[in-house]
Amino acid sequence: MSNVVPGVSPDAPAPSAVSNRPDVKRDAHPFSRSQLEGLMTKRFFYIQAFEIYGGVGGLYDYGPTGAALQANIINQWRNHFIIEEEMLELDTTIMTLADVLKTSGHVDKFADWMCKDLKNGEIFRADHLVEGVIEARLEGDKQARAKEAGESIAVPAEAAGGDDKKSKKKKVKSSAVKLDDALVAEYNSTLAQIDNFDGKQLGELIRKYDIRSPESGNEVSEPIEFNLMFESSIGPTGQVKGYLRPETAQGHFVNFQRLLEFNNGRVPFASAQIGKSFRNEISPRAGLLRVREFTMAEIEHFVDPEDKNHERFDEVKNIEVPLLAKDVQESGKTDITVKTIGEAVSAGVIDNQTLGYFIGRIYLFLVKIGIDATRLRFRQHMSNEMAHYASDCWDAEIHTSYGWIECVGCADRSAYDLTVHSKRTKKDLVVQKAHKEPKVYDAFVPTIIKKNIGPKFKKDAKIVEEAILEMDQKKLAELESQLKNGSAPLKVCTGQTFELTTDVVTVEMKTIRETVREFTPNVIEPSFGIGRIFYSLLEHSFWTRAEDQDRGVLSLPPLVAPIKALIVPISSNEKLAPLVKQVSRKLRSAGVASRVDDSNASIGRRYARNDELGTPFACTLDFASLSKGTMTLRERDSTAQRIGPIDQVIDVIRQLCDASLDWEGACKILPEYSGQQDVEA
Ligand SMILES: Nc1ncnc2c1ncn2[C@@H]1O[C@H](COP(=O)(O)OP(=O)(O)OP(=O)(O)O)[C@@H](O)[C@H]1O
Repeated sequence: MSNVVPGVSPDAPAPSAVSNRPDVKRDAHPFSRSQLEGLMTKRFFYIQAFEIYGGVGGLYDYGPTGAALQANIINQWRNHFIIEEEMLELDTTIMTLADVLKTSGHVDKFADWMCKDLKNGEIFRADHLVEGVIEARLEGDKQARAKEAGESIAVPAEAAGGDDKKSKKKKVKSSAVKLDDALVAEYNSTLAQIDNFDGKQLGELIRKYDIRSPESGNEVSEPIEFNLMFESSIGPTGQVKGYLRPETAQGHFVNFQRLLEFNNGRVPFASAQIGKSFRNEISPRAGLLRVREFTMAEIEHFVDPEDKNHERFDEVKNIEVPLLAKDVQESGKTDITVKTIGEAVSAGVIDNQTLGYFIGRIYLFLVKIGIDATRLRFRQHMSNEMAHYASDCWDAEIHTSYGWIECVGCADRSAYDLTVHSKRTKKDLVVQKAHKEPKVYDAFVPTIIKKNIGPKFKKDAKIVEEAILEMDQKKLAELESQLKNGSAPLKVCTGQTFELTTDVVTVEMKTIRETVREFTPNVIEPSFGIGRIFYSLLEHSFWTRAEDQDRGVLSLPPLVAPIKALIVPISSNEKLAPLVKQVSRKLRSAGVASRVDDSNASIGRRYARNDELGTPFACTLDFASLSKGTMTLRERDSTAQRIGPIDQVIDVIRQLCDASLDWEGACKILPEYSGQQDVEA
């Protein structure tokens, strides 16, 4: 199946986790970000770090509910990937040797483009500035056209981004100015390719469209590069330089040899790591979406470059995923095509089976933890956006009130990382694979005459030898014919040229009988930002009831909800206390995280407080519980109540929490609660 659907507009009303449940009465108002943020603070999900000192941009602390939710997401991640796929888990250091990050290219290239307000010195991330200003102009154009047509002008709701429309950029106010049609088309095409521009091109756009500092109206400087890594030194001498890692990936690569040995020398295999990473973002905004310290969960799947098929591909090939391919974006569009993963790989839209397999697994994971599948897409990197060594890269983007947000990157990094670390350390980071049948073929083979090469090239002998050994067949053929004519020039990595003669090297055509193939594995890397997934999940789960619009409900799936069940004694009568303890103990031994709320607040208030915390179930104990051994079970989203014997209700909750039963199924087991209860004795 393959059909085209338009990209979700940022103005579309945000559906919530309960939008297609007829038994749930939700408020008709659009999503309110400020209400969700208020709830996050009030219920201490997360808060800006060092709040009592005034806070620091891009740093956040998670409170008890947020920490539990994050831990549950990570737990699901661990089950879904590490356990399910038998991955090798690592826990490598955060403080990273500068040499490692120099080799990986981060010291030279891990940078964003920034520009400065030429008068007041305010700093902007260049691509976000261009994007923000253009979007504001397009919004102004929309308003002017609506006015001209006599239509009422829709005030952008928070669902459309509200006061800080996209995670990535500075707030820019729009004014109703009509633009030329051709300019509108040009602007839209620029936006579709915004991730594709380098510093020079961003500078050109700034000048071409007269983009200025949004608040002051001042001109801005040419974009310059700003490295995002936090620098440090290891030990007291200051001589060993280090950085806080900007990703966990390098920890996998520097341990590749040991991992391979652990896996009995065989590929494919995957290592996985969950841990903190640090990026000194130019302008952290939009809460958890762009921060300076965040948890990543990364997989490095090592695979034979000649065989990127995946043995479990059949399990995902029929999953339909919304794809935004690079050629669509490069033509200035954002249309999404829905294809099965099998179709996308066969058509070459997704480069190979392993990459397709992980796209499918990422999709299943995100939907399982509660991300709305209709607000999820996979966007392919455009040519300039992709690292030069990568052969294909797809981002899982989730739609939020800030627009589409990259939450997971899934890249085929080819053999780049292992090759550069191997070159730098002179360690063989390769796999040896036995051929089924020995391979016999003719090839040019160089022989280095050790006793002559040293005296001839002295301190440069090693570089010359390495350069000869790195030659491919084409270069060796050329060398052989040049040597026949007397001598051959050899250019080495330092830029120097040396004269080779047959007293230092000879080249002969030989018959090779190869029993083993040696290769550097390619790496497919799914890289998850847990904070971005966490925040998107909160937005997708948040809604308010038709009858109480001031209080929010978080419809977190039981699988990840911080607390699964609330135990509510109907009154503070001490006769209920032993039963409360007993139910609490039973839930604990069934593996269900629960809390008791025996406060004096009305039962309705106690339920509402827990709706805000995302607790999916409440167990209410009344006097019938004492006399008949029954307990009522309230479901958060519908507020429906069912009743049954205590042990049966606990068993139903256990099944609801491990997703082996849904609420519909629970209703078939437990009858409806009639509202009658024994009066207080
Ligand atoms: N500053 C950040 N704050 C929170 N999460 C982040 C941040 N930077 C990256 N991530 C997360 O880490 C994942 C992998 O990192 P990657 O290097 O691919 O991101 P990126 O392409 O640099 O992101 P962006 O373009 O948004 O800066 C991202 O998909 C995202 O979920």
